[in-house]
Formats: sequence, C-alpha cells, structure tokens
Amino acid sequence: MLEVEGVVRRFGEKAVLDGVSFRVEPGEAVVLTGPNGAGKTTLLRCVVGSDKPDAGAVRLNGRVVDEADPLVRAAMAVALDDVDFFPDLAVVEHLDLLARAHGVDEPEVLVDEVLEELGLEGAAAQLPVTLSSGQRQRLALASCLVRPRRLLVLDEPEQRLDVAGRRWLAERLLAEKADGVSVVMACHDPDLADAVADRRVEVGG
Ligand SMILES: Nc1ncnc2c1ncn2[C@@H]1O[C@H](COP(=O)(O)OP(=O)(O)OP(=O)(O)O)[C@@H](O)[C@H]1O
Repeated sequence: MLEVEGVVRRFGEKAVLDGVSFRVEPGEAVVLTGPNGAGKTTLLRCVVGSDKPDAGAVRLNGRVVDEADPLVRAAMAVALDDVDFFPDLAVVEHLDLLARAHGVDEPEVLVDEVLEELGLEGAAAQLPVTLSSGQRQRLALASCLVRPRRLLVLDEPEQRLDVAGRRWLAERLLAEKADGVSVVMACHDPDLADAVADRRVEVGG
C-alpha cells in the first residue's frame, strides 16, 4: 500500500535521511524509532508529501505521493507535530467541518462518538487556544478519527497523553489495524511500540 524507497533528504551538506526504505501493507503498523533529531519527522513529512525527498520516492498504491493529490488526501489521516487548528472554530465545529469535508454520512453522530471517546465532550465548545496541551493532542487525534482513512500517519501521538490516554491510544491503533487501516508513526514510548508495531524502522544512527 505504502512504499518508501531509498528516501534521501539533505539539509545543506547533512543527509538526515540516507536511503530509507520500507513498505506498509493494509492493517500493518510500522513504527519509526531513533533519538531526537534522527530524522523521523522529516521522513513522515516525506511520507505525507509535505516535504520532497532529494532522492528516492514515496508511493501510495503505486502513485508518487503529492499532498495536493485528492486521492492522497482522502486516504491519509495525518497528525504531525505542527497540527494547526482553525483558531476561531470551537472543538466541535472543527471536527464537524472535517467530517463534512470528507463526506462522512452522519457527521454529527460520528463527531459526538469521537468527542466522547477522546474525553473532549467537556471541551467541545472551547476554542483551540484555550485547550490544555493534552487536550490539543487529543483534538489532533480526534481530527484523524472523524474522517475516512486508509493510512494513519502520526508523529509521537503518545506525547502529552496521560496514562489512560496512552492505553486508549494503543487499543485504538490495534482496532484501526483490525479494520485494515495502515499506521506509520514515530514513537518514543516502548510500550506503545511493542503493542502496535509489526515492524520497526530505525531512523538515523
Ligand atoms: N528545514 C530544515 N532545515 C534544516 N535542518 C532541518 C530542517 N528540518 C529538520 N532539520 C534537521 O534535521 C534533523 C532531523 O530532524 P527531525 O525533526 O526529522 O528529527 P526527529 O527524529 O523527528 O526528532 P525528535 O525525536 O526530536 O522529534 C535535525 O537535526 C533537524 O535540525
């Protein structure tokens, strides 16, 4: 489904990614590991098409990934570290807009379910700027769950989640895999990686 082939990314003289390759089939999870600064986020940006490799290629179902491609945007639900929310939309409005934009059948029903699952019902009327950092992380994850998806791309999704939140995340990712959704994520939490990874890709080093 997703094929990363020989991806090289340089910043100046420095090759942050030096020929990274891996594949992800439907229902599989690949976890990117490696220390701070290893290049995990850079690789995820190449995977979603918001950055371009200097060499090599990323293909989704055989097509080179381009973030402007409607088929790519329809397939990939993405939570990278620089998630932006609409500043003047409340939590529930943000999720509702996403669900409708992606053509969900009963957006209000799904949004209510996801708000409850993420424990955000009490914050539904708040603007993003007023959320706690953990609530912002939950909103980023909720944004991935109110829309159809074939591939989840997540950058350290465990960050800022409490213990219950991390437990929920592991269970949810396993459920996503069982539904045939693929997962590519950077992760610093060995328990989460153990729970969901079919394969690990060590980046850098
Ligand atoms: N636009 C850029 N220009 C120059 N250097 C960059 C740029 N983007 C990333 N880098 C550098 O590339 C390296 C990899 O960064 P990246 O964010 O991909 O690491 P990471 O593995 O995600 O780290 P962390 O675990 O801390 O999140 C770092 O040294 C970073 O400073």
